[in-house]
Amino acid sequence: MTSIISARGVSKHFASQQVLHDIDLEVRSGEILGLLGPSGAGKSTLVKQFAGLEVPSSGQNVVMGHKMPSLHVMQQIGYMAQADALYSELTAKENLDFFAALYKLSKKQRRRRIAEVLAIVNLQEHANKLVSSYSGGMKRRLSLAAALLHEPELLILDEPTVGIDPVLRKQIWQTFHDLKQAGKTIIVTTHVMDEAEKCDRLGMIRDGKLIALGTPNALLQQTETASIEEAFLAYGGA
Ligand SMILES: Nc1ncnc2c1ncn2[C@@H]1O[C@H](COP(=O)(O)OP(=O)(O)OP(=O)(O)O)[C@@H](O)[C@H]1O
Repeated sequence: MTSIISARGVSKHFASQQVLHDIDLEVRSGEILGLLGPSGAGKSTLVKQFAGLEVPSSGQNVVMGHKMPSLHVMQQIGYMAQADALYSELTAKENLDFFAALYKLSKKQRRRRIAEVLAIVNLQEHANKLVSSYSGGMKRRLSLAAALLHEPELLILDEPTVGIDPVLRKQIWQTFHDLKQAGKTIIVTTHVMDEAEKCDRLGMIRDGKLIALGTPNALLQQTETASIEEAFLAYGGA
């Protein structure tokens, strides 16, 4: 399988703090890769680099054959940040219209895609409400919808299901699997163990280091543990 992302010797310092240590990682085209690790482990810093929003202090990230940051590649990525970047004084539909314009979708495409992504995240009935009236989970779903608008090949989702109830979380994971079936590649950061199990492969990150990488099953077998949580601990992810 071909790689869509190659991180090669990626390190990152913020002032004297080193938050990423020599990360080597290949993300395979068409997979759902989970990045699991505790708060502050460096997950967001790494995926921001993949999305072209941060640069490494040393090493490099090659995405779709281009060294990041590349504007051309960034247009083919759907990135959902950890903090929702939405306009609360606008409605959901107006927000999506704004992002669709940024992605330069034609008027016709815009109308079609906005309806489609609203359906995917199950917000059709709330499309004309102000985002200021939205719950945290609704805002997450709208952010996901915005990341899907331009039908990107690669989705980079930073804790996409935070604040979302289990029923809807299940639906959203179904959406991820549907997108995968359609050939998309998805990177998801999480610290929820049961989500980690739903990924094709899992990278475990602690203190800026990739301490393990493999299918959830392989990680369980290697550590002779019965849960991802125990496996994480066995790899030294205290
Ligand atoms: N722009 C920045 N300037 C300084 N320090 C930063 C910056 N961005 C991140 N950090 C630090 O880098 C470390 C890793 O942060 P990061 O957000 O990547 O972790 P994370 O694994 O995504 O955690 P969380 O799940 O809480 O977001 C933290 O100690 C954080 O304070």
